[in-house]
Amino acid sequence: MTNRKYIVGNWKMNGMQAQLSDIAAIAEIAEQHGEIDVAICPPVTLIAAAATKCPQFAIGAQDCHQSSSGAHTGCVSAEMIREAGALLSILGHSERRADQYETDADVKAKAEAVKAAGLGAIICVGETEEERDDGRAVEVVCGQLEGSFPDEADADWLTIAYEPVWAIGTGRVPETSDVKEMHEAIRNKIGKLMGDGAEKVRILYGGSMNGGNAAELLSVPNVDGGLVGGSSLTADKFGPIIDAAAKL
Ligand SMILES: O=C[C@H](O)COP(=O)(O)O
Repeated sequence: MTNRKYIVGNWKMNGMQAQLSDIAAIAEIAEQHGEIDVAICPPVTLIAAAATKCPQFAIGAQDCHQSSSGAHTGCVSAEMIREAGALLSILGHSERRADQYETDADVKAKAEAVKAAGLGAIICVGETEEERDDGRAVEVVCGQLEGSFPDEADADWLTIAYEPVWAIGTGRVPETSDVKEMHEAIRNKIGKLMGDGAEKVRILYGGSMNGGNAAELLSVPNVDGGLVGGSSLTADKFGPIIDAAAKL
């Protein structure tokens, strides 16, 4: 079975009001490709404006808190991002796991909060270069997946993103055979964690995906889409990735 491709742009800490026109241009390209799903996750400051400007297009958040309200200075809840217009949230990105000391348990709690709010979740997992060099990549990624995996998972709202930390923003991409091995391992692990329906959970690849390598990466078995950083910031760069996915 082949899942519908899903291409998600993670703008990280990039984007001011002036860049709303880029989101509108990306939304226009996405609209021409109804056979795939496309979303952009801008900084939280742009969610409401982007959702208002592009009401037919999926806007997401890059994180949210596991509690619905309370004394958590600087945080936003799943309900808050939903009210702002988000339809999904990225969770457990390696930059947050590293910078904010997010644990697997935190990511799992956030995923369950996101589900309760009626949003989609993209849970990120990935090994460091040292872990890969030690031959522990699959073990580490499957361990993260197990620890972060929500109870009552369902493909309707849950997506997994495999992002080797050493490939993020570096221009380095794993060998196709390594991507294949890891996505197959993730698929099998999801099967053990949730049983029926595991084959429908989409598994995205992330890390230096661009218009030149997208077709090859997206053709790997069990790669159901991409989580794209730098190359999602403009329609010029993101458009070719959307086009490549739509052709598969
Ligand atoms: O969430 C996106 C990833 O971290 C990939 O970023 P990148 O495409 O800039 O390597």
